[in-house]
Amino acid sequence: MQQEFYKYQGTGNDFVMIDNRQQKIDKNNTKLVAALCDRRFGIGADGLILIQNHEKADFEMIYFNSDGSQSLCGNGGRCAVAFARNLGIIAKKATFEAIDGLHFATIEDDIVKLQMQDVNAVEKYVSHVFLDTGSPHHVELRENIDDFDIKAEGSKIRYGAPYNEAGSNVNFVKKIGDATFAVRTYERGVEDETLSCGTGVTAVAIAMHTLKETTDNLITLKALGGDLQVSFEENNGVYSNIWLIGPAKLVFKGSI
Ligand SMILES: N[C@@H](CCC[C@H](N)C(=O)O)C(=O)O
Repeated sequence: MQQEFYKYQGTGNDFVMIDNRQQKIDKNNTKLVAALCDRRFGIGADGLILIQNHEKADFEMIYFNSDGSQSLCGNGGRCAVAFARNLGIIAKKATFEAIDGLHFATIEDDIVKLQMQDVNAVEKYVSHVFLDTGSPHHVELRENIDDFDIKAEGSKIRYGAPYNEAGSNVNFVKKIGDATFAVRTYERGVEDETLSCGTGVTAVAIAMHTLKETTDNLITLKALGGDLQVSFEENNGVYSNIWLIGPAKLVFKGSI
């Protein structure tokens, strides 16, 4: 069987995208997902996204990490909106269902603004902050993130207590301005550093606000693959109206 696919990237976080409205791909076939994402034997990507029909929303996004596990992907969500526009499913606005519920988004040129779920709990520890922005994120301020073995340090934290087998994504952060932070992320399910992580930079923006490293509500996050912005409102420690903003682009189209 020939399968058409599209490759998208959002600040260097790259995804195989498949229009699965005819349900030709079995969403439980995680071996196929891992094979397609393999960078040597497959197409190569950090994750794979199926776009499916949905009863009430414009579409459903099913996201898989490159190992076949599932979670919410912020950059993947932004790329799914760009892909849905390319398929003619949406024009400038979208609602879609993901693993953590309904999302609203807008798209203008290549810039996608994706609304994230509210964050009600931010756990502060001596060395780090932990929060869930649709995916779990450990956030740690470090001075030396430019010259640093992210894979080695990140995997120690990801597999260590208290996260253990279920794991967490791990973000190392350096403050570079009042509302600007550099971020490098080790991603669970890819089990390596990626060039950018959307739920990760969202977690970093909220964590930095909680730690009073910034008083701004519009934060610029500098990932290896480019800049993203996160805006939010905060009331008594509850974060709402959270938006992840940045580019989402088609790289190429093919069939396998
Ligand atoms: N790259 C993603 C995050 C994908 C999910 C994550 N690896 C997990 O399993 O928790 C993003 O842009 O948010």
